Amino acid sequence: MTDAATRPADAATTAPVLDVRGLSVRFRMRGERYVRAVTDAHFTLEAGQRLALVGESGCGKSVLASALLGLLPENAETAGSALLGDGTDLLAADERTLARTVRGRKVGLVPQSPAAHLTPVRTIRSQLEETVRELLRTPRAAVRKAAEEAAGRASFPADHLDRYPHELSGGLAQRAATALALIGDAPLLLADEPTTGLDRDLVEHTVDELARHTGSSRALLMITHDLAAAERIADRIAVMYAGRIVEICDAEDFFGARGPRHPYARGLLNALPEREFAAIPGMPPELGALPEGCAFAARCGRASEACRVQPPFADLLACHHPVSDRPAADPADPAEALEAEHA
Ligand SMILES: Nc1ncnc2c1ncn2[C@@H]1O[C@H](COP(=O)(O)OP(=O)(O)OP(=O)(O)O)[C@@H](O)[C@H]1O
Ligand code: NI
Repeated sequence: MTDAATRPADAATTAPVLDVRGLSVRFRMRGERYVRAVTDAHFTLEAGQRLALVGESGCGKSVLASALLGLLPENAETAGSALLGDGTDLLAADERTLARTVRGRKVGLVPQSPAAHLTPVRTIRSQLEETVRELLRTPRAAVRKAAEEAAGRASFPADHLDRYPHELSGGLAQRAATALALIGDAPLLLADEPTTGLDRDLVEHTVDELARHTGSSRALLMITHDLAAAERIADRIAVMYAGRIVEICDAEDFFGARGPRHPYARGLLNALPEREFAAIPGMPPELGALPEGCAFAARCGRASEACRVQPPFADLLACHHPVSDRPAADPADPAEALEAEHA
C-alpha cells in the first residue's frame, strides 16, 4: 500500500476520468492458495466515453468493479493503480477517504437491482433528501427542492415521490436508483449489470438513460453479459476472459463488419442467437488453477505452441493468433491464405 498518488496540477486538465494500470486482484485462500480474479487490467476512460466490460459469468467483472469502489473483502490483495482524473488512486485510498470523498461523489454506483438498493420502509423522497443532505451538505431549507430536482434529472415523476419502493414499477424503481446515483455529480459512473432481470423494453430504456446521464462530461463503465445492451450503450467494448482483459475494441468494429480480433471475443459474439448461435466449446479455467500460458488456448481453434506462453496485452489485444482484420484471408491460417490467393 502506498499513499494516494497525486498528479501535478498542470496534468489534471488532460487526465482521463479513469486510468487503470496493471490492476490485479487475488483472493488469499486456505493453504497458500490464491484465486486470481483479475490479472493485469489496463484501460482508460475519457470524459464522454462509455465502456462496456463483457465476459462470461465468473471471469472477474464484478471483482474489478468492487476494486474500483474499494469494496473488496478482507482476503483480497491488489496490485496496480486506478487513478481518477484528480489523481486519487482508488486502490491506495483508505476506507475513510473512500467513504467520505469517493463513493457517491467521485464514483457514482448505479446498482444492479434497484429494488434491493432502495430502502423498502422509506419513501423515495426521504431517501433522496437523505442523500442530498449527506453528499451535498445542502442547507436544511433547500433540501426538499434539491431532492425534487434530483428526481427530475432522472425523469422520476414528482407525483410519485411520496411512494414506497414496492409501490413503483420496475422502470420507476430504476429511475429512483439512478437519481440517487447521480446526486453527487460524480465524474465516473459505474454500473454492474444494471439491466439484469429487466425485460427488453426496460433494458433499452435503462441503457438509454445511462447514456443520457453520461453526456460529454462524465464517463461510464458498464459491466454486463448482455451484448445487446452493450451494443446499444457503449462506444468501446472490453472483453474479459479468466480474469484478463483480452481485447478492447471500438463498439463499431466489434459489432460491425470487422468484428473483434480475439478468438474468444469472436466466439462470444457468434454465440448470440441472432448470429451463429454457436456456443464456445468447453469451459473457462478455474481462477484458482489458471494455466501457465494463454487461458483460452484449451478452447481455441487457433491455438499453437506459442500459446503456452501468456500473450502480452499490446495494441489493446492479448493473443498470439488474432483473427485477421481482412475478412477474406488470414495469414495465420494456411488454408484460408491459399483460398484467398486463388480467389
Ligand atoms: N471473496 C472471494 N474469495 C474468493 N474468491 C472470490 C471472492 N469473491 C469472488 N471470488 C471469485 O472471483 C471470480 C470472479 O468473480 P466475479 O463475481 O467478478 O465474476 P463476474 O464476471 O462478475 O461474473 P457474473 O457475470 O456471474 O457476475 C469468481 O471465480 C469468484 O468465485
Ligand atoms: Ni458480476
